[in-house]
Amino acid sequence: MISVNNISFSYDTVGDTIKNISFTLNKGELIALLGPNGSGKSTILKCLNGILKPKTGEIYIENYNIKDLSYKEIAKFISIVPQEHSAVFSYLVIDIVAMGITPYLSFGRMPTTKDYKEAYTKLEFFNIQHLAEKNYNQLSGGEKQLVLIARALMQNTDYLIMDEPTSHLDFKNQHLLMEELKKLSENGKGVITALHDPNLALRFCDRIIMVKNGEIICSGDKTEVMNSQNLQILYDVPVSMNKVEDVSIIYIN
Ligand SMILES: Nc1ncnc2c1ncn2[C@@H]1O[C@H](COP(=O)(O)OP(=O)(O)OP(=O)(O)O)[C@@H](O)[C@H]1O
Repeated sequence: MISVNNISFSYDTVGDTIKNISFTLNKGELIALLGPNGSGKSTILKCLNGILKPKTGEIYIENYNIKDLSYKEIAKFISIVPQEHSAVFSYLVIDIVAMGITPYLSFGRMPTTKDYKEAYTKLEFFNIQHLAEKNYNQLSGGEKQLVLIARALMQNTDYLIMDEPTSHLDFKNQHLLMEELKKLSENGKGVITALHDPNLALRFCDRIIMVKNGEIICSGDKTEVMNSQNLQILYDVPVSMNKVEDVSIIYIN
């Protein structure tokens, strides 16, 4: 379990960017983090994988305080798909994906031929194997996103953190990715993902955390918290929820 206990963080001295954030992420569940632009979702996720250090509060991964773990140790528990990423050097796509196993390699060791085969199957899953030998920095936004997701799957950790992984993906790939995240959670992984589309959260996720102005305004099972009233408060717009052929659809009035 990852346990977030009352954390606050600030980028500067003027007020807290996130305040009193508490929740748990269990293996076997898929959580959606919903909230308006700038509400603090990425900041929460960056605290969760050790990139940012909370000003107050504690984060435990299993029974380890995150403060006591190195980046390499954290990477054995958690893989992350960031919102944006540019490789500083020009790596091939297949190398970027194979690098997913780096936390398991001893110093100076490189991924093996078997690892590269595995990396290739990850590309095949998203039907982007034709990109294997391309320079990562020359890919489209959506292609880059798929490559980073493939790398995270290659890392094969118990927990996955995704920051708006669907933002650059086409209609089909958004669905494919959400189905894969659901499958991963059903197979025992703990997944938390920031999302901008409440419909994807409603359809695929188990639990929802709503964040506004750096605070959790409500969280719980999707059947309890995904309603037009909460979404209206979250996004400051009139929201309706209706069933179309047995599927609930959320839309702005
Ligand atoms: N490196 C930084 N330095 C200073 N302020 C920052 C930094 N990164 C983010 N912020 C500010 O912190 C607040 C929360 O940003 P964050 O990226 O966590 O929001 P978000 O909910 O992920 O937004 P979005 O949905 O637009 O990606 C915003 O007001 C943002 O301007």
